[in-house]
Amino acid sequence: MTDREIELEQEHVTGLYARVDALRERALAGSEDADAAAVRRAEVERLAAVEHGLCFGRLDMADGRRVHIGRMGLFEGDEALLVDWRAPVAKPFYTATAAVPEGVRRRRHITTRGREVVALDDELLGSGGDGDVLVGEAALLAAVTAERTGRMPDVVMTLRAEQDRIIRDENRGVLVVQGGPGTGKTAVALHRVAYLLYRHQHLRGRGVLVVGPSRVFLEYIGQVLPGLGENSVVTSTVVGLRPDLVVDRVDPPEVAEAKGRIGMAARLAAAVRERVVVPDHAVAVEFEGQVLEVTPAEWEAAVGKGKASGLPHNQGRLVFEREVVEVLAGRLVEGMEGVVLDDGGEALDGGDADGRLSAADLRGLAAAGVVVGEDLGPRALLDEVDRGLLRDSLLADGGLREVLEGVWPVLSAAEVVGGGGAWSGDSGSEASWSAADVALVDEVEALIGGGRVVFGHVVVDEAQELSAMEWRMVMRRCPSRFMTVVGDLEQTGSVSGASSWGEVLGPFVGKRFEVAGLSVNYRTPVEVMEVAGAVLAAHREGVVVPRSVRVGGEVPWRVLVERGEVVGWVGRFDGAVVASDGVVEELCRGLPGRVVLTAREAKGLEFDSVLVVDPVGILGGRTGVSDLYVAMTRAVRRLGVVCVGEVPGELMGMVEFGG
Ligand SMILES: Nc1ncnc2c1ncn2[C@@H]1O[C@H](COP(=O)(O)OP(=O)(O)OP(=O)(O)O)[C@@H](O)[C@H]1O
Repeated sequence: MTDREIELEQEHVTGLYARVDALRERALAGSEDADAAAVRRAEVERLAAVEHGLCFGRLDMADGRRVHIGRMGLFEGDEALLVDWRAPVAKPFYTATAAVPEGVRRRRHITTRGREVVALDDELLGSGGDGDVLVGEAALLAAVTAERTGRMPDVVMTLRAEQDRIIRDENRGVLVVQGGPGTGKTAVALHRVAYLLYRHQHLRGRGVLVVGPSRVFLEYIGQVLPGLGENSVVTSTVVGLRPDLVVDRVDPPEVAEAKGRIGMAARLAAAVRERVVVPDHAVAVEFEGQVLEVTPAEWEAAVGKGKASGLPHNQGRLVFEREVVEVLAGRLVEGMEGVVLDDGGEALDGGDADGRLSAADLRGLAAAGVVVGEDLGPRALLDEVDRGLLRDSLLADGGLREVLEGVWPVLSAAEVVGGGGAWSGDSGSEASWSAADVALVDEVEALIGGGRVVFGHVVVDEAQELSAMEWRMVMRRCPSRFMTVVGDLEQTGSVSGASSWGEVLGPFVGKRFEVAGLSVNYRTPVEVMEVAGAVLAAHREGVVVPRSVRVGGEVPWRVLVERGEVVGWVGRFDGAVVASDGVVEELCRGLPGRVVLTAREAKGLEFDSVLVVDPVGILGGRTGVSDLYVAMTRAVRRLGVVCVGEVPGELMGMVEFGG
């Protein structure tokens, strides 16, 4: 690439940054109105976030047009100085090939450091070549071999065609992104969110939620969307969707699994239903010195009305209590009318054939100043207003409320899940929950009518980990079922996790979901993939691991040590440690300041160097094979395995340390 070309590109890029600076000045100079100030602050933040790599590409079209592509659109009047990567014109930047050039003559990757253009990388497509050398994949290789910073980078500069297709997929239902480790599933899902927010402006108002497996993971991916100019996406773990619940207990695996099963939904529904008990005898209610009776048939009818309303339990209770109050109010009115009759000894003028007064009669009497009953005082009217007042005072009556509570209690989710203990075998207290309890409490909350925030689009990452009950919890927050579900069934590490997408999604969307596959691994070098793949292959037939773009990493090694030597051995090497449950605490204590994780905690993360410790222990867990596969595929560059006491058969093929 000639220096002159870089100079010309620099001129354009300098002009773009000047434009961004002008926009920032304008945002800073707005009015002092509080709402407007918040909008301006967000705009300033957005402009700061797109600073790095603002412009990263250029398309020279066969028809002579030239389009610069970057993190946001920038205009001078009608002229687009920079086109947002999400705009339709930018699409060929990711998908054009020599075979199908999509009208592109030249695709240029522009590398900047700060505001300075440092490299250009051109590919000539179609027939319009001008003799420049083809460099092609350089930008991608630079990106995948770059030193990791501990935060996931965005990959908007080097998205691959198979990834771009998923990002721009127009499916408005559930889109499943399935792919092996390191294929960019997480990256793709996050870029898809940015794309959807750009394409479907209404989503900005409805909100987008990204659900991930752990707080560490959410922290790790936290910079991707802001870097793409999107600051308003909510990220959470499943448990974090209920910040009101304190999770401080750990269930044994078999208990967690039982709590996650779909059968829990029916059991919880039954538990709520069974809290409504129709009395099989007449119940006396005292009100203002009178004893009123509600018969079993009347209870039955009132409960029936409550249930037939189809409302959640606590709202249904309102229908039920209205019905009971209606019965009692009727009874009271009857009594009052009886008083009028008794006073006269016989039916007064204008009464009905059965001796009762019509409403019109009563109004007439009231107008004439007739007193209806002594303890109710002078009655002007016994019309709807009076009945209404009567109903209200019945509803507010402590005695009656107690009776109603006995038949159809107002429930709290905590009391239903924590109090019963039927599902967990323990007696749980309201203030202390396990992770698996959270989905149960949320389920009951839905049954009894608690409110929840819903979103216009929901991304579920590491989706193979969710239990059936957790899926219900997530689905409740996405009534539109507009979702991106990301996962790898080979990596299922939760005892309640998924074994088939149809099984997982069927109950919510039937067959109406699409699966898109990713096949190329951008993280793990070939050498690591080979030994990790052998672990899977030893247990599952026909396993295909993704093809790695990176070759020439260091050869992964294994070493056999005694139990007592583990901490010492691990201490000799750099890198993140992924260890079995059996040794993880000892390593944490023995190696302060080191990253030490279980396989479950390492989900979705990556590190330049990884040491897997105690593979036999990891394999011994309930999802051991997947766990070991996940642990080994976290490595970007180097992998070492420290075997404790024994080398598992699955790793026999690995090279011995120093050998
Ligand atoms: N097109 C790309 N260009 C450059 N880097 C990429 C590209 N796609 C993915 N990567 C990088 O590959 C690594 C793996 O991506 P990501 O974490 O999204 O994979 P994943 O499929 O979610 O992995 P896993 O299932 O193992 O957690 C990341 O460092 C990501 O930045």
